[in-house]
Amino acid sequence: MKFTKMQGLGNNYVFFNLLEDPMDNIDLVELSKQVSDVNFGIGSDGIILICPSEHADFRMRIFNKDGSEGKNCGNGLRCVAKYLYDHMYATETKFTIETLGGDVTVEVEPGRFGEVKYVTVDMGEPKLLREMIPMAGDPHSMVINEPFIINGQEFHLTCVSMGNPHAIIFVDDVGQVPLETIGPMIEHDPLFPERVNVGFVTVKNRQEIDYRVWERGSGITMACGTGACAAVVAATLNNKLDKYVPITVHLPGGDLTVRWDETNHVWKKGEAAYICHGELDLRSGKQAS
Ligand SMILES: N[C@@H](CCC[C@H](N)C(=O)O)C(=O)O
Repeated sequence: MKFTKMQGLGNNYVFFNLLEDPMDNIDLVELSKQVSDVNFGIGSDGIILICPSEHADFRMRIFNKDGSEGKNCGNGLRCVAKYLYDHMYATETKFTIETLGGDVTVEVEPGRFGEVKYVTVDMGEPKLLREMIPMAGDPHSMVINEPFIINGQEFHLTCVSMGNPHAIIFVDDVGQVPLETIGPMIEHDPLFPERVNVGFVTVKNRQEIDYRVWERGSGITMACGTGACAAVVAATLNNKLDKYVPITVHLPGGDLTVRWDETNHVWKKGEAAYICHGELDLRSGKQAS
């Protein structure tokens, strides 16, 4: 099977092009687990499928490292947009991509030699009600700076769905957070029936934040695009950021610019890049699980 490995701010996925080969009869859950495994596979945060769509220009599906299917992937979308334009499947610089979390519009910026470096994505409207995240409790209420105790420790959660569910917590220094222990505890808390991505945010000033994430299904990653958008929405709701202006989000893998605009849409701009192209021997992943 031919593949392309790409990354957006170090959030790396193995991409399969299903526009010409539908890859029927493949167990995608097992494929994602095998491919993501660094010893028996390629090593990645998951896999992404580039597919035809019945109503949008293209469709994207994302599977996390543990084989679970995500509803959206902000960093993956920029990579998919770059791939589609560079490989001439997309002929315009602006086009639509269907995801399980809804349709999004992407706009690519081709550089001097025609290859795309930057991509802007209209990620749509954030969803704030518990029933939309989803979260236990009154389905029509929002969760903004709500106390939450886990393992004897108190946190304050602000919850936002950008297609994917995100719990955002403000701290003095994201660098000091023991993500590998606290992340999975919150991800699997019964408050979140579909689990949750867990993000920690330090506000640097009214237009700049630091953000680290524990991703549902993949663990610690260098960046999360939907998470960066959720972090900006959460910080704005808590009156920690200026409204409607571009916010710089510093992630371990690099920076993203995010803007929550007057029409309630969240925009995200950042880079996308190739790592390698190759052919996968499915038999090599047999021992991984
Ligand atoms: N890394 C992604 C999000 C991938 C899916 C997520 N782990 C989920 O299952 O909700 C991004 O850049 O948004």
